[in-house]
Amino acid sequence: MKHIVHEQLGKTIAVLEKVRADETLLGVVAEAAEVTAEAMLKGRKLMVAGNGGSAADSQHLVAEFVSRLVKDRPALRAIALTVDSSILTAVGNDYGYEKCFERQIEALGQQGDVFLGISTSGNSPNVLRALALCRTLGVVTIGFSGNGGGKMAPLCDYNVIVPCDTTMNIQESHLALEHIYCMLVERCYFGAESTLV
Ligand SMILES: O=C(CO)[C@@H](O)[C@H](O)[C@H](O)[C@H](O)COP(=O)(O)O
Ligand SMILES: [Zn+2]
Repeated sequence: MKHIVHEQLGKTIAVLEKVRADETLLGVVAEAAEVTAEAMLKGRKLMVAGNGGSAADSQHLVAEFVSRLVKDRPALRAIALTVDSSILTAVGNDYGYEKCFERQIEALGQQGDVFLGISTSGNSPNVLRALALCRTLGVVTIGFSGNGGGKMAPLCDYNVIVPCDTTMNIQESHLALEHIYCMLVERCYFGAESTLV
């Protein structure tokens, strides 16, 4: 069994190395952070959603914005669309699960906001529908995906596609990139000084 642990960690590291070598991807993460900080500086907000492990990512990332990541600073305006079980069950039950994020964007989304959709396949219908609605509302769209980007690729203004087709490894890279994205937004918003140790 121990050799499997070693082998799997090797896969995690190999995917992260591929991500680090992908200059286009690195540039997109930096641009996505800049546009998010600009939106927040104008009083707009970040909305985040995904399914399963990516729902956990959505909540994790939003917690960094609302609490803090590396800077001791005021709260930043962000919300995860994965946390309200009453909304998720009502919309899922009455309209269909594929509308559970779209409906919340209909309620909350304003022109100039940012939506970050996370899907390792790039094909989850509820994420696709949310991205499509954002396009009509003038909400900036960021996608974190894998598997070549899937169907969400054409719906994303900023497209972070992890070069991998294994869900768990894509998720591991997503988490690393989500932390860096949040760190960069903090830097753009508040400046590079006063970083926590
Ligand atoms: O965490 C994992 C697998 O590592 C699962 O919960 C996974 O997130 C779920 O199967 C999701 O439904 C997958 O959706 P997506 O990433 O393709 O949009
Ligand atoms: Zn998982």
